[in-house]
Amino acid sequence: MNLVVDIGNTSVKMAVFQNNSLLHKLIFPLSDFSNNFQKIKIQFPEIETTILSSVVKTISKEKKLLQRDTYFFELTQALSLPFENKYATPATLGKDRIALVAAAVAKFPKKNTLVIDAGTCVTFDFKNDKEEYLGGAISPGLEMRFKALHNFTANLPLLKPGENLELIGGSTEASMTSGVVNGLLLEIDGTIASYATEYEDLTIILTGGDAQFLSVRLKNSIFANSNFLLEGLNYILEFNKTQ
Ligand SMILES: Nc1ncnc2c1ncn2[C@@H]1O[C@H](COP(=O)(O)OP(=O)(O)O)[C@@H](O)[C@H]1O
Ligand SMILES: CC(C)(COP(=O)(O)O)[C@@H](O)C(=O)NCCC(=O)O
Repeated sequence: MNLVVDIGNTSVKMAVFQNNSLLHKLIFPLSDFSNNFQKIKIQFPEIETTILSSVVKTISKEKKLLQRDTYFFELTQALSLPFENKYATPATLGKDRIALVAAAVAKFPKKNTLVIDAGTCVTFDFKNDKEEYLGGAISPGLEMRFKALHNFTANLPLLKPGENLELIGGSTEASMTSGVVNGLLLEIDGTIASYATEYEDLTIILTGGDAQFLSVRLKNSIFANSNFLLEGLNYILEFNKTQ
């Protein structure tokens, strides 16, 4: 059994895989890491191997826990990857983005694939039909956009995305929601359209904490898979175990 751990800027995702099937998944803040790790170990004593992907800086405590109790892999450039990385600055490429591209290779081999991860940030990652990773884009996430409007102005409240979405916002709240939510939807639809003009037969996948909220509101009908990154991590783990 494998334990895969994705530490993002908002939350930790932890999942147990057996024979490439996801058996169990937890999402929690980094401060609850130790509790959740102990719980999952008790529930799944068969866990032998762990892989960790992190995009946050201070995780030495969490790493020690995983290293102490399991055969431990950390996603770094030293691991073998199932694609050719053409990013000009591979050393600074987010580990989460590496896992997303690995998932794209596993699920859509030899297909031009655009992965959109709507988490703390919205990332776009593209791999072509030759399994080359070319890069993509990094943009503020949904919550970050609302926080930015509040934090960098004197008068704007802190909002969360709600059900009501107008094009012509008729109040402060509706105007902010229109700007943030419609703005992000248009950005995603527009980015997809730009990739689609350059790459025929484009496969698109949407994942991350805001994937469900966005997918039902997008013009493009995109398959949303909230486990895509975890599946990519498990694929990298299996790929490296057998090397
Ligand atoms: N219950 C929730 N708690 C925190 N964030 C949430 C929740 N529901 C939706 N979100 C959204 O999900 C985003 C975080 O997504 P996630 O994929 O966990 O990010 P990351 O991988 O960067 O940690 C937040 O920025 C927020 O917009
Ligand atoms: C862009 C990110 C902050 C996204 O993090 P997330 O929203 O998933 O928490 C992360 O992938 C990162 O720190 N990247 C480093 C820069 C790069 O990928 O080029």
